[in-house]
Amino acid sequence: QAFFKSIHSAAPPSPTKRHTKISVIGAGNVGMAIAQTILTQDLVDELVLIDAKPDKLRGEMLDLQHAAAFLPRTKIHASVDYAITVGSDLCIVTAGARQNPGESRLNLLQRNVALFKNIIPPLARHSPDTILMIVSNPVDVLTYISWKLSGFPSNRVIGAGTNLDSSRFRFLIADHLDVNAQDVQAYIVGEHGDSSVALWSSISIGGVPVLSFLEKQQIAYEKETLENIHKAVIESAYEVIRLKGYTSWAIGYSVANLARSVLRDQRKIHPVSVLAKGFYGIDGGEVFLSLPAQIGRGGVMGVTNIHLTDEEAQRLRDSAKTILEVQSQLGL
Ligand SMILES: O=C1N[C@](c2ccsc2)(c2cccc(Nc3ccc(F)cc3)n2)CC(O)=C1Sc1ccccc1Cl
Repeated sequence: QAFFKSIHSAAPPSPTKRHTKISVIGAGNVGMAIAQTILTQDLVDELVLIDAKPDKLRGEMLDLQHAAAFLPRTKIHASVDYAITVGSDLCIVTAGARQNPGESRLNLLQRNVALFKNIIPPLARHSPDTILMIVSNPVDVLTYISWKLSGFPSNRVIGAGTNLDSSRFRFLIADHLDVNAQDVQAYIVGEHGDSSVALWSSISIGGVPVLSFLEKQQIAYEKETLENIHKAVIESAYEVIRLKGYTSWAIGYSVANLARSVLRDQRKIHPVSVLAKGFYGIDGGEVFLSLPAQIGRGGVMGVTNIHLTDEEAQRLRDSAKTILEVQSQLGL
């Protein structure tokens, strides 16, 4: 007989809350760290995993399902068939060819473009209203590729961009000043990775601009102290790769934080890769670069016109030029 006896004969309440769903494409170290963090943060009713390797995929699904007794209830499904992504509120793409030793970035990019031609169209077909969030590298170019392949409006195609760079930057500043990283507001913008741009004037601790914070705290600083922290952001990425071979936890938390802003319509401001054409004199073509953007249920709700020094704006324009040259060689 029924497992539970109902205590009254009334019809079950009609489900008022819409069923929410996130699909994660790529069940590698990054994809699984994102999936695990989404589960612990109770962000959705349903989590779907897609990968090309059926055994690895089923293994990860089962392993996550077995944690159900310790997690908020979330349906977890996995398949090599994109049909199960139907109706996703958010599709997070972490799939990507691994860079072979000595492989040029352009060659890696061309392999990833070929992969994306098989990933993005089916996602867009099964979830025509979804938000696409691209994590795979090189993230700025692959976000542009995804925008082109999906045919979506640019506000619904977001690259993880310098969100991870900025979270490492905030950690290092907080560690240097012995404050909580959540009280450090600091943005790294532009091209993700080696050529990113740290915005000094935007740094504030508990609302106090860093330059006056340092003076008040009599913490001796020179401009290169802040430059050194930006350099440490880049070096730490290489150090993690050298020591453990990949990155997972920081990217996992940073992308799950972006997912929360979308699913919970937080309208929080994150440095993410957006269509940057028209900002700061970037007008050589359609290019995605990270700028502080307001993220909500509709994707990019707006881009802040944060103050940039002439040098910072010039570095963004230089990155845009480099990326446009790479994109022109892709024949899309
Ligand atoms: O933390 C990372 N790890 C990666 C990584 C993860 C697994 S294998 C390599 C990393 C680390 C170091 C360099 C690097 N370069 C790279 C450039 C273009 C590509 F298409 C792929 C990788 N990538 C991928 C990546 O983007 C990051 S963030 C990062 C990278 C370089 C400088 C600053 C930051 Cl904040």
